[in-house]
Amino acid sequence: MTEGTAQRTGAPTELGVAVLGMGNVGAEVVRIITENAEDLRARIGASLVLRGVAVRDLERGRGIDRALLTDDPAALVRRDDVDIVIEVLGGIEPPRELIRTALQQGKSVVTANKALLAEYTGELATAAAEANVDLYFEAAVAGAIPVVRPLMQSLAGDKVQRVAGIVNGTTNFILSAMAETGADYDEALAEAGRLGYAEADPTADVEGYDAAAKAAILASIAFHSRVTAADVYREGISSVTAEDLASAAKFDCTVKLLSICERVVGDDGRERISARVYPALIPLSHPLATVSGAYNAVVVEAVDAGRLMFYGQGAGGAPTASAVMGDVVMAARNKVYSGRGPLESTYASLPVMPIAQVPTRYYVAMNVVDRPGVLETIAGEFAKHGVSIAAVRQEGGADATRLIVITHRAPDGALAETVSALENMEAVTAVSSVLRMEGTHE
Ligand SMILES: NC(=O)C1=CN([C@@H]2O[C@H](COP(=O)(O)OP(=O)(O)OC[C@H]3O[C@@H](n4cnc5c(N)ncnc54)[C@H](O)[C@@H]3O)[C@@H](O)[C@H]2O)C=CC1
Ligand SMILES: N[C@@H](CC=O)C(=O)O
Ligand code: NA
Repeated sequence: MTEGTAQRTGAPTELGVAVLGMGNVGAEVVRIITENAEDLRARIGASLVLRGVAVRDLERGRGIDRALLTDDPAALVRRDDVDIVIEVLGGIEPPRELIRTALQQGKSVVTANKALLAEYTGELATAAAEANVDLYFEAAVAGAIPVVRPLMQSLAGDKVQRVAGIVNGTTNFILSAMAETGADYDEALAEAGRLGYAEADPTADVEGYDAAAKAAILASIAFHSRVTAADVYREGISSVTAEDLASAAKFDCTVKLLSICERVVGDDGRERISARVYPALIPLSHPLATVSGAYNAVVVEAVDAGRLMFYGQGAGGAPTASAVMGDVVMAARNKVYSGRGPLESTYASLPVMPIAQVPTRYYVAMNVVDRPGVLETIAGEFAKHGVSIAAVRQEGGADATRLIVITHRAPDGALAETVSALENMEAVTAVSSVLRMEGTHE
């Protein structure tokens, strides 16, 4: 069957599209709608017609018909001839209000806004369900990489156990540059901004908020529960140093900002969700270790499917616009053929496990006084907290010694208490770095 030939009687021959925001992503969305118009029409069975583009500055030249530009996104969303709204503004308000209005008025919405979804998917999905329209957000997690749709649709008959990986392009770009070329942290961050990877406020990237928002979205979908950003334990990369990367290399490891969502069984035998984001050492032999630059990768483990890996460009205007446009085609086809995409699924309602109970491994770097017996005293502190040591490396200095300890797996709370105790020991002059270690089974 040729796409578009089975159109129902009375189906629209054109669909009005409003684009909210013409930044890194919005500009590429507009370009694709314009350049690929013929192919999109054939795939959808109706033409996509750009009704307007909401921008802040009407005077700035943007290479499109100026009559399409408006600085009133609310009026654009309400237009009767708009069927699909693409929100690529970023931030919570006004996108939340604009999307809710669009949905209530029977328009389908495609958004790349993870910060918004990690907080308000519930209310927006309800508005979409009530109006029988679509809310699609593939671009919100890992840019171009199809991961939302595989989890929501392809794996809908399986039981997902774990979704873990690198879902922030900016931090991966910075860490890769620091590890591979010894680049300076601030320079690498500025370059990520220039390349269109970083958020408008890059604190969201470097402090892990963006990755945590994505983890909340992934955990909600994978485990059929509602997980918000506040449920995700979060640490960013701003305290990762060149020294950490160098000593990780000595353990045949590198450092990556990981987002980990998994089912864990509590002491009471009940299943819970652990959702967490932190920089961690992973072995150089681990598949995620070779993911560099703004590339992302997500590893999904499901009971029957086994292990699946998704890899590709996680940030940048064109890659993200590709994911947006995939959703636009889905939403448009649904308008033409009277279909609709999957509804939000939260029936399992699994609770979230606090980080203190989650088993993790630590890498602790500290400066210790150079004196006989210090190593034993420090090892004793780990033992006191029930934490066993997997490896120790001692690096000498004139009057101080740098000691690096890698532990076996223990409840995160016990590891954190051990670090607090170390900080108060007379033999330890400073705990200079605490990272977790993942990708091993010890
Ligand atoms: N850049 C990337 O690699 C990715 C971005 N995203 C998400 O896509 C969205 C857009 O990101 P970017 O295009 O990178 O951001 P951007 O900052 O480059 O673009 C946003 C544009 O919206 C405009 N804008 C903001 N508020 C407005 C308002 N009230 N009225 C009119 N215009 C307004 C800004 O002036 C700006 O031009 C964000 O939610 C972001 O998190 C998602 C995946 C990847
Ligand atoms: N700032 C984000 C953009 C994509 O989601 C990132 O760096 O990954
Ligand atoms: Na994606």
